[in-house]
Amino acid sequence: MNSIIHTKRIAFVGAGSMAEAVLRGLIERGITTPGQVFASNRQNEERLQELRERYGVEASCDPVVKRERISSADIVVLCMKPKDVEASFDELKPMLNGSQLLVSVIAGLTIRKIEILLDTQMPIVRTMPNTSSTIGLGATGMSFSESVSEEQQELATKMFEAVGMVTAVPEDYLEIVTGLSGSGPAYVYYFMEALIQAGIAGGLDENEARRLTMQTLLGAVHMVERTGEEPAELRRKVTSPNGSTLAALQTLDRYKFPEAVAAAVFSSAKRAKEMGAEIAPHIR
Ligand SMILES: NC(=O)C1=CN([C@@H]2O[C@H](COP(=O)(O)OP(=O)(O)OC[C@H]3O[C@@H](n4cnc5c(N)ncnc54)[C@H](OP(=O)(O)O)[C@@H]3O)[C@@H](O)[C@H]2O)C=CC1
Ligand SMILES: O=C(O)[C@@H]1CCC=N1
Repeated sequence: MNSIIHTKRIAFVGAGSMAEAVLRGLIERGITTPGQVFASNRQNEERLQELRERYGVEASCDPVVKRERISSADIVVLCMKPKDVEASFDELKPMLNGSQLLVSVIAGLTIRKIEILLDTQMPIVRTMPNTSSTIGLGATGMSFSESVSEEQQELATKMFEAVGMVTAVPEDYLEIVTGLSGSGPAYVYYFMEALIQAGIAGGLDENEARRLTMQTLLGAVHMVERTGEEPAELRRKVTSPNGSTLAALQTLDRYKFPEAVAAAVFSSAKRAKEMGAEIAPHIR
């Protein structure tokens, strides 16, 4: 068990997919115990029951319990949607203090805005994780407010390394991280859906098409990892002169595949910035 984290009490504010991804990763990898974790939401008791049953954590939306658990937590993780930030922060403000570490996973919300909205100079770690944290294979970009100490940087890094890889970036780059790896799993699933559908359209049964698709992606990712070769070089090795792969790649180019992917990444980044700007728009 990791010595820096295992004594810390962690309170999640927001109990949706991202909170579950991180808390599940932390618990299943033995980085923290269920007893150290508290999860809360606005009102969805059924969802809290689900988290209690699945992970053995304490979970409540009772205002008195919330106040007690959040104000006594060492790490408070903000996991609500951007649209719910303002209402949630109003409730949260009196529960926070300078000895806690605040971690945000909220897309687009800047450290400066968090400081202004919560009227605090407490240490803040702004992150952009992804849902693969659920199985310990997340990719998280992270930036720190000026008041985050080296020890707290290490703590936050360890927390997210427990659920995957972490890269620290200047805050301005967190939007592009959102476009690449935050939203990225969705593009990969979309690509998988398209491959499966193409296989089915070509006559394969769904299960076969699904298994072939999964193994193809898994194999390709491991090839990049294990051979250390660039994706472009590995692509060339699949592509025989005048062969079937070349025909396929030319078709993808006709549909402007690389441009489409780049445009998707930048659209996500742009939208993340907009979502941040839409939160308390009077603050610039
Ligand atoms: N999903 C993803 O892949 C990623 C998401 N993110 C970020 O994570 C954040 C959460 O996203 P996600 O988990 O998908 O969202 P979900 O909709 O799954 O969960 C949002 C949670 O916030 C809770 N909530 C809403 N209002 C309040 C409030 N006032 N006080 C306490 N809790 C509240 C909701 O509770 P209730 O149900 O009771 O309303 C719900 O549990 C977003 O800001 C998103 O930008 C970042 C990286 C990746
Ligand atoms: O779609 C969203 O807004 C969030 C941020 C990154 C992934 N999901």
